[in-house]
Amino acid sequence: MTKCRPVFQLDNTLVRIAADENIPLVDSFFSEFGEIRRLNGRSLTADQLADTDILLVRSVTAVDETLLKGTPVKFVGTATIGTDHIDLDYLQRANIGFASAPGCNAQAVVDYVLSSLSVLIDVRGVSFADLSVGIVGVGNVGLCLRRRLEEMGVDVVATDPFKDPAVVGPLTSLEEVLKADVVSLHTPLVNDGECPTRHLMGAEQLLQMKQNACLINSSRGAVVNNAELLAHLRSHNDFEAILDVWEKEPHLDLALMHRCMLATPHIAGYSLDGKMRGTEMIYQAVCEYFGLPMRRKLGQFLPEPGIRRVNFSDQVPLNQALRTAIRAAYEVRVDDGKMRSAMSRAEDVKQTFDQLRRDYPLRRDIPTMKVGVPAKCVDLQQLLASAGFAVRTK
Ligand SMILES: NC(=O)C1=CN([C@@H]2O[C@H](COP(=O)(O)OP(=O)(O)OC[C@H]3O[C@@H](n4cnc5c(N)ncnc54)[C@H](O)[C@@H]3O)[C@@H](O)[C@H]2O)C=CC1
Ligand SMILES: O=C(O)C(=O)[C@H](O)COP(=O)(O)O
Repeated sequence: MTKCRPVFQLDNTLVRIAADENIPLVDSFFSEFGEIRRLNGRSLTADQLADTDILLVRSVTAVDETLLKGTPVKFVGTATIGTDHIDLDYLQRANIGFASAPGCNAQAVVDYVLSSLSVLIDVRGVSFADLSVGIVGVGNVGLCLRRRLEEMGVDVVATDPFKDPAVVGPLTSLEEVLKADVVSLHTPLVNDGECPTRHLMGAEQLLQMKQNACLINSSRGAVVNNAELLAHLRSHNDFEAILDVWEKEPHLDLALMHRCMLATPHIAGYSLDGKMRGTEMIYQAVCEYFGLPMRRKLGQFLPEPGIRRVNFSDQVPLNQALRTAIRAAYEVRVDDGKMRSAMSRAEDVKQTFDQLRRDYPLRRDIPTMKVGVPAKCVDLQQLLASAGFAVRTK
């Protein structure tokens, strides 16, 4: 095992960092604090942490007593929104500091849902305003999605047992939400307590949905009972599923993948902006925890977006412009196609799943994309702004 050379000393405590190799900008943010070891998060072991003070992970590392007991780790940061891979009770008991990155890639997930909905409306020959969308979980992702869709003229219903309607807008029961044309899941994965979400969607809930409804899951795979979803899809030809997350990932049920309208390898949150924001958030948390100066800012490192501007004429119909802008920002069908193609050749499904994620060409968030609209097309300006685009009049 390579030992990392501690070069930073604070109150006689050496700060040594081990980080998942898939966290971007770790060197840019953390290098002044010490040498950094980059490790494979999926196969991380306690032995590899024998000389680590700060551990930086992503969602693929189970951080618990087995991994940390007997190591000198004093702080764990996960550059993700979800925290279901972390045993928070153990960290508290062991007096180990912790930070996640709430909301870091919420915009990317919203963009994924918008792109997926734009494919669905193409397939069904309808427009956004013809759809009703039910949102389960109105946190950072669900609330941003709700606001975007409502401003785009979509009829939205939402449920969340822990939120105040005065803050997030009207809420209703899960049963009511299941009556929508599309149901999009945005809860954390919770195994126990008052409102567990493991298998929140199973055969019973799927039967409450419309025969031709569409279920979108970009939360965690196990929020949906995947076996019961596949059975439902097999017995309901008009029912559609759009899945980014899978119950046993990186293992993938290929039969389920084949029956999905869109299937992607847990990349809904994979924008450059979202991933880099995640790194910045755990950097800020480390600085606060150890009383270190915060010298780095995300703006120093974010490049200009590749597509800088898409222009529309005054001839283009509103819905077509909206769909074109969304798909120019993010085309979910490309990711779907890559996964199907890679899986058709895969010798090892798990390895292929991880490889697709590791080699993912990070996209940019919709708000980084400028759209040019004629000054007189006020409706189009409003519609594109409501979807999050940076509208410029020309
Ligand atoms: N596919 C991907 O790449 C990504 C997936 N995620 C997943 O999305 C989840 C949601 O993200 P955020 O909105 O940022 O989290 P958040 O914590 O801001 O919001 C989650 C919301 O779900 C609500 N909730 C909890 N239990 C519920 C239940 N039984 N029914 C309805 N609502 C319930 C909570 O009250 C909260 O408002 C994350 O926990 C993560 O697992 C997040 C980022 C990327
Ligand atoms: O932030 C979250 O929560 C996510 O689901 C991440 O986008 C997952 O990315 P990895 O941590 O698995 O790379």
